[in-house]
Amino acid sequence: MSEPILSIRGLTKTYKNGPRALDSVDLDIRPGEIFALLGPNGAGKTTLIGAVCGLVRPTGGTITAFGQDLSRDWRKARARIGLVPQELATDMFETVWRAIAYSQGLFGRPYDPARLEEILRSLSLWDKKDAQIRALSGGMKRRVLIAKALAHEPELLFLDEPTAGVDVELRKDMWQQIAALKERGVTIILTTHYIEEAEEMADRVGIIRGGRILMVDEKRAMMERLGTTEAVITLAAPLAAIPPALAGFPVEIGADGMQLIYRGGNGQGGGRAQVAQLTQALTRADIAYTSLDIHDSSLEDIFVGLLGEKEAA
Ligand SMILES: Nc1ncnc2c1ncn2[C@@H]1O[C@H](COP(=O)(O)OP(=O)(O)OP(=O)(O)O)[C@@H](O)[C@H]1O
Repeated sequence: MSEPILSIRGLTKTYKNGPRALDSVDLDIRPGEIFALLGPNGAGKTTLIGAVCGLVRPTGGTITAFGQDLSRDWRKARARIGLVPQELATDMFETVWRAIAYSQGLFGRPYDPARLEEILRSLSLWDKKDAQIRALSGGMKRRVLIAKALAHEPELLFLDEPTAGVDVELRKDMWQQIAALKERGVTIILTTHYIEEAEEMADRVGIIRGGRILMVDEKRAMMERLGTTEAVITLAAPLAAIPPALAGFPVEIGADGMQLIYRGGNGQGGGRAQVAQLTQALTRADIAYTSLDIHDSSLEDIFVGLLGEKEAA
């Protein structure tokens, strides 16, 4: 496997008079991936991003980006990192064009109007280039944030809640923009409250709570490993009890005997394969059915379940 583009070891942050926002976090980010960091409010997501981007001074631990220790050679590595923050911290009276031209120069890139034009067009902001930022809608302001982050051509891009509070259409649009960046080889780390966003976009998912990383895995593997499957089989004729042929399957009878409800694969995956075995067992036992509805739990179900479990622990 290639070297991680970002490697975090033992990262700790305790705010003055505040909580321990990060507690010995270890994390490796692979080049070219989209990594989604999921966690409830106050989990430490923004602090983690801030530590990498030089906005938060860590209490302990190391951050290596592009093979360079950030505490030693911060500026060189920082120039290759982009940040789309949650809030617009830019002069509201500035025009869109001037704001992104400023960002381009911030890390030593030469002024390149052709590149700026390309960025603005790709984000449908070209018409607004001379508008003052304060006059833009909330969604357009978010696009300006992305344009600013892209202006210095980062290889590693952080998006902190990129679609919080934007409408569904704009959210889909932003997902496309993010996918296009990945196509161009940009490595992306996004934090999100919308689990659907992680489900749609991420290659890997990390779950953070109370400043600790609870789990990091390939999204698909996580869904497979922790997911559950539910199947509702509608029968041609009612059953009074579970027939012996189905003993051993996690099924119960519903809808006055007209349905068999399967819930399985708990935490081990394989639910769908077991449903296939169940239907074969039905056929062998001459039990006719008219429909089969099968549903796998989403990343959201997994996330909520996992946090609930840790809460109880
Ligand atoms: N500047 C600060 N001074 C003191 N405490 C802080 C500061 N910034 C964050 N915190 C605290 O550190 C913890 C982690 O906050 P952080 O903003 O990193 O969480 P988050 O996961 O980004 O949350 P959200 O999803 O709400 O944005 C919280 O308890 C928060 O109150």
